[in-house]
Amino acid sequence: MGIRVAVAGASGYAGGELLRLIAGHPEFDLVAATAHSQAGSPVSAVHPQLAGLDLTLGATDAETLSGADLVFLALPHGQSAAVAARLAEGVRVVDLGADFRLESAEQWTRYYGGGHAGTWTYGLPELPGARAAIAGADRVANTGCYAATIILALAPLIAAGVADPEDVVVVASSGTSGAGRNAKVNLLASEIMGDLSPYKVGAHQHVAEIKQATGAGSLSMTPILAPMPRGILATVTARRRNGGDPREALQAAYADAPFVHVLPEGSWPHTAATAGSNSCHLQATVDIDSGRIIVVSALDNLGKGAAGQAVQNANIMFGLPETTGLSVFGVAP
Ligand SMILES: NC(=O)C1=CN([C@@H]2O[C@H](COP(=O)(O)OP(=O)(O)OC[C@H]3O[C@@H](n4cnc5c(N)ncnc54)[C@H](OP(=O)(O)O)[C@@H]3O)[C@@H](O)[C@H]2O)C=CC1
Ligand SMILES: CC(=O)N[C@@H](CCC(=O)OP(=O)(O)O)C(=O)O
Repeated sequence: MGIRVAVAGASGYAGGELLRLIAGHPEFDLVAATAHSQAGSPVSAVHPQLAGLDLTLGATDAETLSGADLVFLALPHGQSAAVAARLAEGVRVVDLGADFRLESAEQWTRYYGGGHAGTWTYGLPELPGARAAIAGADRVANTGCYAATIILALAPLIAAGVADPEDVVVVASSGTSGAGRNAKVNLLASEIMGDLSPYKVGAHQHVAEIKQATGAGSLSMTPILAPMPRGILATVTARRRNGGDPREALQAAYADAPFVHVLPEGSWPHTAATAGSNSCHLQATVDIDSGRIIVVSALDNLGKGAAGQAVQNANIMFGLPETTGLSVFGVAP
């Protein structure tokens, strides 16, 4: 028996991708998968892509999750704290939700409302010092999907003094799975196909997380819903500082990062190239007119933006090579 793993919220999009990755992981054995309204359904009835995975969704309670060494929580915001509190000490937990990402209770209330549950180790291994912190943690808060895309593009530029942290502008498009399977927004195919629509303009909840992780002081973000199932493409621009080279700063930061690729000069990221992988693709230049830095970043919101990142964090928590069970390469076309 390897590491015994349970997934809470397994009927959702992030949960389904976790099940797929766990099924192919050489050290993880899936012992339980839970749901809420769909508890009692076979996994393959809820996730047709997982036909052959012979397991029934249980209720999300301490009893169902009790046999696991590692629990992934893929629950709606506000649900993780109560479930985590009922897990035995020593059980490793990776929360894919937002509940434990922010250090500031004030920022939590501003963007999510209600009481702040607390702060866990932030699970973005590519940040300086993060691998050691994750390796020593029992509880890790996975990043938001836009947050991972944007932090990977921006953090090295601010750290290297190449980008002005007080002047950052982001426009980012996401596929519809980012909104979850029980999305409150209207995702009727007849309405989203052939359409690009901005939403949460000037008030996206990931801004607090991005500022916390990068040191950005002022950041404007405009999210756009794109008619595709998976993928995020973020264009991050910032005022350039000290004549620094943004591409060199990214290359230096990610020289040893197996999942972050600074593309060859002249190649720009495509979301489709990252689908099904745990990779993030980056490219950078300096605008020939404004002189601003431009970084384009792409990843799979369910991969490096959620389930893949969660498995990468869990690998580090258990002392495994961080790439175990994860694909560097996408499945395009
Ligand atoms: N989708 C994405 O790209 C990303 C998602 N995340 C985060 O991951 C988490 C899951 O997201 P996602 O998979 O998209 O969401 P989904 O809406 O697709 O799935 C939500 C899951 O939570 C269960 N659930 C719903 N209500 C409750 C409740 N009251 N108590 C316990 N379980 C409940 C659902 O069960 P049932 O279906 O049986 O009702 C389902 O299994 C969220 O916190 C989200 O923010 C993070 C990064 C990216
Ligand atoms: C397309 C779409 O609606 N995307 C969601 C992404 C949320 C997410 O996945 O991140 P959290 O875990 O922080 O909720 C949004 O923009 O709110």
